[in-house]
Amino acid sequence: MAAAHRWRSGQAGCLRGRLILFGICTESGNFKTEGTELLVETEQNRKASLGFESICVIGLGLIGASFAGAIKAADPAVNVVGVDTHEPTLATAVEKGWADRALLPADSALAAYLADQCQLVVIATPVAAVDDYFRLLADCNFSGVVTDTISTKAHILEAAQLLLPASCDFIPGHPMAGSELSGIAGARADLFKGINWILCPDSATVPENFQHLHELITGIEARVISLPREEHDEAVAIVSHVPHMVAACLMQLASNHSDDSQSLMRLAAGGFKDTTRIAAGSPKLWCGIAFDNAQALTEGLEEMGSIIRQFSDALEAGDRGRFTALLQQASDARRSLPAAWVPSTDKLLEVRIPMINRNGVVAEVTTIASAAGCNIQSIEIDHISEGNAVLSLVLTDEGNVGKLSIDLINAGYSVSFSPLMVKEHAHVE
Ligand SMILES: NC(=O)C1=CN([C@@H]2O[C@H](COP(=O)(O)OP(=O)(O)OC[C@H]3O[C@@H](n4cnc5c(N)ncnc54)[C@H](O)[C@@H]3O)[C@@H](O)[C@H]2O)C=CC1
Ligand SMILES: O=C(O)C(=O)Cc1ccc(O)cc1
Repeated sequence: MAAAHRWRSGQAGCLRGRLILFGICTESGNFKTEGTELLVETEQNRKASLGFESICVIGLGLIGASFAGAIKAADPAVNVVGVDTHEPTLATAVEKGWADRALLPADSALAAYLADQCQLVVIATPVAAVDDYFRLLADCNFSGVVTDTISTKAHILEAAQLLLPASCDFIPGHPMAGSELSGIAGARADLFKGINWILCPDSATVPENFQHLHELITGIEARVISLPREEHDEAVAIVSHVPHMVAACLMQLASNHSDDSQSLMRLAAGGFKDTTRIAAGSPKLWCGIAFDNAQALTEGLEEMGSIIRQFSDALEAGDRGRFTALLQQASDARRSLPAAWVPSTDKLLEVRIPMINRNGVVAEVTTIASAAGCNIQSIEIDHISEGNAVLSLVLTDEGNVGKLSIDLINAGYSVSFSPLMVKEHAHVE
């Protein structure tokens, strides 16, 4: 019954997710499952198919242009306005069909658009540009959702606190994907397919806004991981920022030993290339990232230095056992990295959680789910009566559902789990 209600209510992001999982969308826009034909409420779904109808992407470089392109590829009807300081970039974005309109930051049309039409602002510039846009959003009394793609959260969180008006809902974001390329020339509309996209909701996040942003990100086929915003920078220092600096060190080392004819570099095999690809990234961008995450990065680099010393100490001591153990630890850890998961279409689980008299349920629950390794395919909020709603999550067959259940109960939630059957989706009144 609940499922049937949701089809009618036109929660199209969820619908879209399920179209991919369960059925075939025919050319006429109808959805077929097991002989039953579901009439898709085209206009209603089109309006909200990616959670937002009108999106402003600020910074049309590698990440911003790829995001704009991904949105247009997923739903060309979503209105995308791009903003950049580089005029040829603006022209390219429009030429490629990744932005309907492209504006310079000082264009008065931008302020008008933000004030009247825009529902979501995505900041995809280097961190140094953030303050100006937060001031502009404040000047326009922007009252929509603001997110970002910036690799560090220290500065942007401080700036949001100081500069953003209370009418905005700021939900920090960070796609854990990219490349060593820079600018719109390196952008690809499929860059985010299958990748993890961090979102950092908190107790002030409006549940429906998070739901819409989740729809947008899953709509471009990325997977959302919720992470407390105060944990973000330390976590990414270990898996992204220290590795970048280590790749830069490897290239420094090789360059120090290479002559003009590059004869040493020609000996480099695949392993060297794999471990150093990211070192080709923009020094300016990475310097900004490093200085915005200086403390965690310094600690990570010091730890890295002591790990390197463990190898050289074992060598110096002639301790083969210790040396092998260090390599074994690394090899085991690398082999147990999670492989790309192909979710099973017949093993979905619905989790229903009452949201009565408690702020921050969406942030808390999605963070608990992400920490248990569970992947939330879709989110819905069923409003039962005023002030009384149920949060309903559809999980794919990943992660530790036992841990999820225990952690939710320990956090004081009353939770019900039920397997979601394909047949349920064919039931529409
Ligand atoms: N490069 C990567 O692999 C990843 C980068 N990020 C983050 O995403 C953000 C963007 O990075 P990229 O796209 O790689 O950089 P990029 O250098 O490719 O693009 C940045 C774009 O922002 C524009 N820009 C600079 N200042 C501006 C301003 N004041 N107003 C409007 N536009 C401005 C530039 O002209 C350029 O088009 C950064 O904060 C970065 O930390 C996040 C994930 C991956
Ligand atoms: O190119 C790669 O493999 C990356 O790891 C890209 C990347 C760069 C910066 C980020 O904040 C996140 C991801």
